[in-house]
Amino acid sequence: MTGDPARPLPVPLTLLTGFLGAGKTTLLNRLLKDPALAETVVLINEFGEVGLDHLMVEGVEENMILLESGCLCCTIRDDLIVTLEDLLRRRDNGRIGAFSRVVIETTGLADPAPILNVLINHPYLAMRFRLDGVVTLVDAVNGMATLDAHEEARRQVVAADRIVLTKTDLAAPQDSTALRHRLTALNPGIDILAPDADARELVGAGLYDLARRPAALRHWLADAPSAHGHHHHHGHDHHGHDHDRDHHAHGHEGGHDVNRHDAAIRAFALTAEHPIARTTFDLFWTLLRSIHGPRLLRLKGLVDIAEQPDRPLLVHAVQQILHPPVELDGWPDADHRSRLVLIVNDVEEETVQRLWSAFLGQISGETAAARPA
Ligand SMILES: Nc1nc2c(ncn2[C@@H]2O[C@H](COP(=O)(O)OP(=O)(O)OP(=O)(O)O)[C@@H](O)[C@H]2O)c(=O)[nH]1
Repeated sequence: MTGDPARPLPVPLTLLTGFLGAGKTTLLNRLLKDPALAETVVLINEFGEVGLDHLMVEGVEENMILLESGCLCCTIRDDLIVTLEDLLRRRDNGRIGAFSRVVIETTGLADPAPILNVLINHPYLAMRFRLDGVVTLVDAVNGMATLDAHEEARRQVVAADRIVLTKTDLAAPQDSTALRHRLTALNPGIDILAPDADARELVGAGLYDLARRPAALRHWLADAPSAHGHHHHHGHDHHGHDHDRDHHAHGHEGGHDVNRHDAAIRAFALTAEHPIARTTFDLFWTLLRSIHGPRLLRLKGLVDIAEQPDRPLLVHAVQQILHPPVELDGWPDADHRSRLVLIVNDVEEETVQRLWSAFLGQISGETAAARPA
């Protein structure tokens, strides 16, 4: 920690994680408006080919970098290493302005262990970046069921040095209390904060101290792919477009069991070239949820509503929560087509695509409705 120009001070880095739809982007948007986070570079990792998250983070276009989507075990790890190295190179030779902090928003399906392994153990990156916090968001409505069903969600909680409990406004108080107990059992002594906590409490509160985290985390880190070597046993194409399915085909190689999600969880997008009447969209949305229920882990999208072409509808659903749709003041980018991203557990994409086409009037409704499951 000297002023030696040959040894620049490490850049503080925060990992923002939490299961699908827990409220990461919402929190990030608030934090980025805070002066404490001025000059922040945001790295966003999205699951699935058609991401929308980067459109929903406001006002930092020039300082936002998308990490390649796909399976976390290796794609993101390698991509993260390259991205962070490149970021430093560009800063060191003046191609981008100074930045004082990096925030990585992971996908909701991320196992934090391989990412932490890079940040803590990579010989070069661990010197140039200083991990100052792992902030995990847990949604008070879905949290308990999510922790029961998803190992990744439990790992996110165990890895945290701060937890933010979101959506307590939608949950029964006794459910939030039970969830708090569960979180504390998984990660004893953890600070559980509200989503409106001060930015400084959430980011930049010190140095992430692995020794103070549950012992399980250190075991996972020891098992996670190494921070510097490339591992060869998967052999799938990191630049292809079908990582999740690819990984499914390969099974659980490598002895780490954290890629389980790939077996049944997948992401796909629905798009439409033409505007949709509001009632048609509402019917589709309702029917989709009634057919597939809890197997729809996450739905989000921008919809071009015929009656209001300049005011796209932003829609969100997270497992059992249907968030109220929001009319935006304008489109976030030049693409004005309707785009919905779905992350589903054990739902056939084709069934959903057919239903969508039926609602768009592209095939007969009867054909689609006859084969709902
Ligand atoms: N009522 C309520 N809604 C919230 C809260 N936090 C987030 N939301 C809503 O939850 C939905 C999902 O929020 P996001 O911020 O997109 O969640 P995310 O974790 O970034 O989602 P993924 O990136 O898909 O995993 C949105 O409709 C938010 O408005 C909260 O504390 N209370």
